[in-house]
Amino acid sequence: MTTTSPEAGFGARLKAAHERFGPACVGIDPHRGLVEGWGLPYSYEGVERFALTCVEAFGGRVASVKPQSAFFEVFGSRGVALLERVTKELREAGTLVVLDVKRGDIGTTMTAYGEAFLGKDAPEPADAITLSPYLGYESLRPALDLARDTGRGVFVLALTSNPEGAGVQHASTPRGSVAGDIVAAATRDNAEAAGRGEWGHVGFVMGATIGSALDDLGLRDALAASNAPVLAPGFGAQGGTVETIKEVFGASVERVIPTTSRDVLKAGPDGSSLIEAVERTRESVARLA
Ligand SMILES: O=c1ccn([C@@H]2O[C@H](COP(=O)(O)O)[C@@H](O)[C@H]2O)c(=O)[nH]1
Repeated sequence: MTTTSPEAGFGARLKAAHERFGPACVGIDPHRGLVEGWGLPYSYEGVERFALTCVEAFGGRVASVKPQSAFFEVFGSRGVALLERVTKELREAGTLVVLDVKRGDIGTTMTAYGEAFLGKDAPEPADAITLSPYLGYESLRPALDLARDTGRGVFVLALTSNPEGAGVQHASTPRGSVAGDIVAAATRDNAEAAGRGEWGHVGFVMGATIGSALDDLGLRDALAASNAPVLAPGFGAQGGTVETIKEVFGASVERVIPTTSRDVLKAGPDGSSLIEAVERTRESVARLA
């Protein structure tokens, strides 16, 4: 089962998935506390059981799933192979995979990161990955262009959900703010898709917890004009709610993808409890779409 034709760009595929399933994204974050909380050993075998139970519960039930790469990388090559299996099985179930890898480096290295996760010959490509623009937005260019050319997407860290992020992201630049410069650059990259009436392939990570940052930085209109999907972590365990998401994003809320990990994952290990938690999350955010 696929949500749209593989030829469609990421923005079009994401929008179609939202129309079908609603905006909720669920994370797969097998960290020690959760894995042990499920009564599993914190070992490769425990994490494998945890992750595959999530695939079974989430696949085909939400528009997108966000595996957190770090929790798989802990287990070395076996963990990476497991992440590839998770990616493959979710995509086969018709669920978009947003791989949270937060890569960012100089151009030559970005080419390799792009090929690793978004390229047509990538071992197990994701539908989108998270990128860090803090070596400069343009340093991401190889991955940005590869995503566009392969019909995949990226989510660039703009206003992250953690309190420490503001010190860097709110900082002033000659044009306004660091976050504002990122929004402006991504808007240029999304212009072609906007012309086709599609969401762009360059999205932002903006936390559900950022409060009045968009107003403080004068970015509300810029975000509305960006045509960018917005991945919003911080929903659930970090305190973000449906109400705060509405308030934070205002007119841009229709492009917001609230993503939650612990709030759903704590319902395991029972598969049906996990599915109920996914359905509750889907219903709670349905009003945003
Ligand atoms: O600004 C950011 C960017 C990414 N994350 C990631 O999202 C999940 C959040 O997990 P919860 O359990 O729902 O808090 C996790 O993988 C983070 O690395 C983020 O929280 N904030």
